[in-house]
Amino acid sequence: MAIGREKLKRSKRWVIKIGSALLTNDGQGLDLEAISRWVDQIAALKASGLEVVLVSSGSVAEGMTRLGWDSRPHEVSKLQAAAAVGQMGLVQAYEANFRRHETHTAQILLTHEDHSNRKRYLNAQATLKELLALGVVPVVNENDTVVTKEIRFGDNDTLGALVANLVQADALILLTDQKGLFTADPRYDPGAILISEARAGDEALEAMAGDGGKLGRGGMATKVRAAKLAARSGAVTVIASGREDDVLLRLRESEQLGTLLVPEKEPMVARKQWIAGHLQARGTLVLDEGAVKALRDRGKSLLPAGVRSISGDFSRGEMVIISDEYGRIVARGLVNYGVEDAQRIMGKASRDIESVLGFMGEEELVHRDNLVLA
Ligand SMILES: Nc1ncnc2c1ncn2[C@@H]1O[C@H](COP(=O)(O)OP(=O)(O)O)[C@@H](O)[C@H]1O
Ligand SMILES: N[C@@H](CCC(=O)OP(=O)(O)O)C(=O)O
Repeated sequence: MAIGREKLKRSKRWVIKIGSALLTNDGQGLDLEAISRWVDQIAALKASGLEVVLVSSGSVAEGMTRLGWDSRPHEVSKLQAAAAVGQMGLVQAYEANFRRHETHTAQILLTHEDHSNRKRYLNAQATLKELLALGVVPVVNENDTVVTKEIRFGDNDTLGALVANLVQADALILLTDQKGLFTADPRYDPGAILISEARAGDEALEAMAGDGGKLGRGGMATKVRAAKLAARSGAVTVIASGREDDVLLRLRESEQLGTLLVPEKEPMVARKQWIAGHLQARGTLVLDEGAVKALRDRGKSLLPAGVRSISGDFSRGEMVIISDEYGRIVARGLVNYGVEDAQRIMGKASRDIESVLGFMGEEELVHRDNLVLA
């Protein structure tokens, strides 16, 4: 299975998640020196052509320090307040460090619901992809002001996996305070052995993975589950120690560090099933011959110009069937416009979208990344 590690060298897009256990000096605010080292590595990765989305915890820990609290509060509203205060310090630290590399950062606060709501999903996806295209490093955290469940469990691993699905990352890198997943929690079992490679979703892993420390609380259990979620869109997951020198650069060179969790299915197959499993199709777009060829033979997105007729009742973000003029299914995909807008721009050039609708959304009716050929 060395192929999995080899893929890290060739991959184009990573989601890197840095956990609470690692970001803080024993709960005393943020470890600014460590942040500066990770940022240097990410800048080097970017320079080598890799796109990176950063998912960073640490807002609660930093907020606690700023507010002068020594122990993690139990009341959810206090946790939320600490997260809101600490998030300022967190983004400040990343912004200042990336500025040394003349790289812009962007703050993105998401909730799990943003991933299950179709419209918000596409909105978040469009923003993240635009930021990546602009060379910006998005810094993502949970929007703790508007959720309670996630902050109680302190789990950004799931968020990392959902973001990996959202941007169709090749890899999800979970940096934590242990060298990887061990056969048992090494805090309690000194004889535990590091697992170098396994299959994401292997149930045996769940039995080995325990919960986390006093700050980061999801532990390995949420990391193992995150790997399974990331595998849905074909991403490999690596669990590794953020304290290891040049860990990110060495992973990029396919060095055998940490635990690699490989999807059971090939990325294309996994992605296909993942998109197809999203929802029931709500409508049909019938294409002209040129558009069918563009999709099938040239790997293009579907533009409004190539659509001849539309049926069904769908909203932005829902699944539609894409067929040729003889009713043969060509593809399935998540549509960028609701049925009324889609009907108005059908057959038109993308440059006319704004004058027809009064606003400019995406130029594609269905983006290639959200489309699977039949
Ligand atoms: N099988 C295991 N292998 C390694 N670490 C484990 C295992 N089971 C539980 N853990 C614990 O998980 C912790 C990391 O999770 P957590 O504290 O949530 O970190 P983070 O904030 O980085 O997400 C480790 O400090 C470790 O004690
Ligand atoms: N969103 C919060 C809690 C997230 C959290 O701690 O997650 P994790 O790093 O997975 O243990 C924070 O940034 O502190």
